[in-house]
Amino acid sequence: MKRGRGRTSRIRRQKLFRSSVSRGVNESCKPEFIEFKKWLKGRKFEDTNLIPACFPGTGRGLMSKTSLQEGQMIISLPESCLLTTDTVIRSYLGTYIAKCQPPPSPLLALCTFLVSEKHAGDQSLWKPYLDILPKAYTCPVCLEPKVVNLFPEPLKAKAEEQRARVQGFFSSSRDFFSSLQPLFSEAVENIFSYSALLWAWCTVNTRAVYMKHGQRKCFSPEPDTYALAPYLDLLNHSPDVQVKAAFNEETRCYEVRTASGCRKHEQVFICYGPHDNQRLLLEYGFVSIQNPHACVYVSADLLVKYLPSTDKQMNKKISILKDHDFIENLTFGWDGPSWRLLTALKLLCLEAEELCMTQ
Ligand SMILES: C[S@@+](CC[C@H](N)C(=O)[O-])C[C@H]1O[C@@H](n2cnc3c(N)ncnc32)[C@H](O)[C@@H]1O
Repeated sequence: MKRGRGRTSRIRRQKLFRSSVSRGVNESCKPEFIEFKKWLKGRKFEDTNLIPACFPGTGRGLMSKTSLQEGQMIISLPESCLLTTDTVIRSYLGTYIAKCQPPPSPLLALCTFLVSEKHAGDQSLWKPYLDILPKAYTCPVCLEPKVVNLFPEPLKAKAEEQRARVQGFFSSSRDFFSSLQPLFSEAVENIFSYSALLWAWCTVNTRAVYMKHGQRKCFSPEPDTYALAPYLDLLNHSPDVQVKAAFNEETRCYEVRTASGCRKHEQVFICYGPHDNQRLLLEYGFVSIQNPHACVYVSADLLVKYLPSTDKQMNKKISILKDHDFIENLTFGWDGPSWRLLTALKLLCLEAEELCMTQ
């Protein structure tokens, strides 16, 4: 067929290209989604706007069935679908949490519930939701050390910090897990293994939405701000969209409204925050191409390497930066060096007399 050169052909070609890039493959007929939909319906949630689909580039997400207007509600998820610390307290774990000294954190309570329910298999009331959760994650804490070693230095340091944090979380939770032994016929060490807790930690950290709960005595004082929101947590991130998302106390639903419209059969995105790619990788295990918040992190070692080695005040300057929390998060963005990086550089470039005057 002769390739058209006119305006109409060009627009048609652009449309075809756009839809082949952004159009997803409908996944709603997969058995796990059929069960999940029934489960949501049983909890009073039925969606008319969106369907699960797999998209090139971003993987599984939600596709619009109709065009969505600016300001339109995209999801209104009833409280009965949310998994929060309230769910955990009301469950068989509640009495064990109340007895536990020192009290577990809200995050530990949620992770314990996820691991325990996963272990319960067919017996779990949450099975249809658990079945659609990822089996594995790509956050740096899940990557092999030889992969983490390939990261740029500042990211590598953060990834190692994250690994140490999760390992500390696991070892400090062992006594709590032991206290749960009466609930299980199998040894708790086998159920609440490091890999099981890591899976639950990544589930909460990559998928939970923000929902503030008041402080309760049965938990340690860390903020209780997580809610797992089944279905809503299938929405992928785009830095270019704006949404309003919050729990509505009147309707008792977690509601998401889009501030940007969306065409029929396109992927519906939400924005997880104005995050650069380092933060997206650390917190969610992916990076966003064409991210307007993308930046390059510059380590203090790199800065020092390119400053005069004869500067006798260098160690003093570095310790001033450390004391004032100016040694990390020094970045170059699309607009050039950040204010933090410029400030750190100004201090590092001061002459000896100027440095004295600043103190
Ligand atoms: C809240 S879940 C979104 C649904 C998820 N894609 C799924 O299949 O369950 C967040 C996770 O989705 C993936 N994700 C979200 N936005 C993405 C994007 N723009 N590109 C690639 N992966 C993305 C990341 O793995 C992230 O940890």
